Amino acid sequence: MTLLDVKGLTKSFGGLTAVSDVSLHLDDNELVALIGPNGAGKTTLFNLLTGVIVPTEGTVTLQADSGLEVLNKKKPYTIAQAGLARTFQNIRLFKGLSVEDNVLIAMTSKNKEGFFESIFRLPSFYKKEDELHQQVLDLLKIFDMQDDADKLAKNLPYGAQRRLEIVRALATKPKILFLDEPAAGMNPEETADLTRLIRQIQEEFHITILLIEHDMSLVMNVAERIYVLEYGQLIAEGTPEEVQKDPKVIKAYLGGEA
Ligand SMILES: Nc1ncnc2c1ncn2[C@@H]1O[C@H](COP(=O)(O)OP(=O)(O)OP(=O)(O)O)[C@@H](O)[C@H]1O
Repeated sequence: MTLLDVKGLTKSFGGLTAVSDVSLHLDDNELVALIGPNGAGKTTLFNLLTGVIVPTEGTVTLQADSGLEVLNKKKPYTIAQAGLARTFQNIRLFKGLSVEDNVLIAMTSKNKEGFFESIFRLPSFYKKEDELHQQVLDLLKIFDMQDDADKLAKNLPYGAQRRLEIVRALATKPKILFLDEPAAGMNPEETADLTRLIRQIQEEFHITILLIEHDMSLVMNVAERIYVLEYGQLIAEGTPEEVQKDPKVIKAYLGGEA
């Protein structure tokens, strides 16, 4: 079933069309990669899908529990509420907070209720606090980070900080997880760990993942389907095997003849 349907998405910055008439779909529980040379428009497309920027044209429709929900022109907060979570190219943790608090903030970001309970410190507040604490620890445990719960985010090694970003995005219980270059800056060992982690997320959470990544071994290892962008336009779509053989893709990456 199609979960996210994107039609004719376009974004112009002045004279530059960074994303041009892109149509794509993400199905239930699939792992899709978005690749393309530097400046192809991948991050702009992510920013459009998650409401960070507003499209010049086009529609983004989510199959929500309540029916079809049009997401373009909605605010990032509303889009996150609808079930789209993301990580960024550059780590954006609350570096001065503990690992547990980073996850807790994400977990509670969807709940507006509990305001009075927390202000007046009602017994139900403490009960909820205990439950949330346990939920955070359970989530950290899945990613082998339970022993890091009290550490400050900034004191984690680089690979673990990236992992925490993913855990934090998962804490919002998304339907779709967007990962923007999760392996950027990682050493080969950290990248191998990340590859395992991405597979594990799919198995445990049964969600859809869209991944931007330059590390081709990671992409070819985990993606079921790949979209290729060049100069803002989709030039290919298919399985890793199909895309690797596609003359347009080879030309885009190597600059050779199509
Ligand atoms: N806010 C902006 N204003 C003007 N131009 C922009 C803006 N954001 C992106 N661009 C331009 O849009 C094009 C696509 O950029 P984008 O960052 O989406 O590419 P990318 O595929 O993610 O690149 P990379 O792989 O290097 O991260 C680039 O030419 C970029 O300079």
